[in-house]
Amino acid sequence: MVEPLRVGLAGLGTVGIAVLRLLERRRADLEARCGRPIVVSAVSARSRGKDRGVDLSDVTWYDDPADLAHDNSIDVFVEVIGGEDGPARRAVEAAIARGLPVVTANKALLARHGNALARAAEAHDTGIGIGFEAAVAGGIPIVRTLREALPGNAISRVYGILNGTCNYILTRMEREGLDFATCLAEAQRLGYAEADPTFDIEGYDTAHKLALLTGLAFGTEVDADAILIEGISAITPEDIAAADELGYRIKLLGVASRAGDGIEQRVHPTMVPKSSAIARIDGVLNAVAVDSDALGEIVLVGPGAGGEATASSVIADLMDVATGRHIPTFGRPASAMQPYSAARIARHAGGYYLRLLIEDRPGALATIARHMADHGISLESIVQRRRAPRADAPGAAVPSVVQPIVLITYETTEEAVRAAIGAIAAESVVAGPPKMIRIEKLA
Ligand SMILES: NC(=O)C1=CN([C@@H]2O[C@H](COP(=O)(O)OP(=O)(O)OC[C@H]3O[C@@H](n4cnc5c(N)ncnc54)[C@H](OP(=O)(O)O)[C@@H]3O)[C@@H](O)[C@H]2O)C=CC1
Ligand SMILES: N[C@@H](CCO)C(=O)O
Repeated sequence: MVEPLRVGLAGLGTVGIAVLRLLERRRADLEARCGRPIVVSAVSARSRGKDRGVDLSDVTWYDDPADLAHDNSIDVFVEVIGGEDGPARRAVEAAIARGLPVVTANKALLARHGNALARAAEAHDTGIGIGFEAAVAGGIPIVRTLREALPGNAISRVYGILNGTCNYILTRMEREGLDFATCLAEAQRLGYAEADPTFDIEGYDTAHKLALLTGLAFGTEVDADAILIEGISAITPEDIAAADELGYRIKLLGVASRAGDGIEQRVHPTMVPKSSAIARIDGVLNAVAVDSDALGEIVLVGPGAGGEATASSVIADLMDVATGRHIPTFGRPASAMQPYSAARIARHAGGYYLRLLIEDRPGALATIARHMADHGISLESIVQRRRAPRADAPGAAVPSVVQPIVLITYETTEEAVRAAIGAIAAESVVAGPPKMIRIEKLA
């Protein structure tokens, strides 16, 4: 009789329940592929009494996921709880300390502690890495693509739409004119958002995933603290409309690239040309593009969030464990990862979108243009939008009028743009802080 692979499943929320259901639905084929049944034999979650719509009568229940990690009958520990510390970290550390293989969907945990956890896991005789396909871009198999399919390539850039919640919000705001809060509530209802959706909309979730992609792509230690992070909460319908008029769409991108003698990691709302592949990725879909010397650019597209999509990736990692495939966590031994060396973000070169409210009087536009020229910035286009009554001057004897101006720059540096914005913001003709969105050069 063939021994089954006994899974200890910590977390029975959106992802955990989907893992249970998918393992059941795909049971026969999975067994045929790996030569043994894969069964969930023990679980952990907070509320034992909660109706989860699945039969848990045959599995052992643990209130504490660390106790589950100590269960001698399990062969692999799956963590789908979430959070960079707390119960998820304690349980994963306990499983690794015992030499148990670990599969996790928890990018926050790995972005913060991935280097140490990988070293600890690989220090065992078995040298087993941590499976984390589900932690980056949901159902897209980008981790195994970088880890196993591309070692023949020197990678120069990896970038993409890495957060389903943000892409879903931006798509619906653009297509249906819905407000931000309505779209976010719907993403939460659909199970896409993190327990604390601030992680999604302020860019931290994308940053966690980008940090892992950087480690995989460049063989450097994971360093989430080195990432420039801006979220989408300040994006307005006016920005989306202006981008559309100028031939762009706004996407939250994570970008890691070689620059000078270091690596640049950025997460921010980005203007992407409508003609680019990435501009056509809508809703909860994610896309990850990899630029390399031998292959050129490849783009992987698929659902970036949601129970089933994520469970698909968890099961791919479980198959590795069931068949005894031992792959280091980041595609090379943890001890061989190079220290991360950050490129100076001030030297980042690219185009920029600026939106300003300026007073409608002679010389105002010339003042803006002068500051741009003073900082060596050439303008590709200037769009003067319709006049709007000035909101900050109620009751003025002669109401002043402000008008939105949108500028698109040719390639310049972050340093130059920030300095120009500082000088422009100090001018009395400018009402409110200028809005800046970076433009990514894409094929
Ligand atoms: N949802 C998605 O689309 C995706 C999620 N992920 C990641 O997967 C992980 C899980 O996400 P998701 O399923 O959405 O999260 P949920 O919030 O839906 O589920 C979390 C689960 O963890 C359990 N849990 C929380 N705290 C404890 C604790 N102290 N002890 C034991 N169990 C606990 C909860 O128990 P209870 O049910 O009793 O409250 C719940 O079952 C996260 O790391 C997330 O980032 C990755 C890709 C996609
Ligand atoms: N909250 C995440 C889940 C997938 O990692 C997202 O929206 O992409």
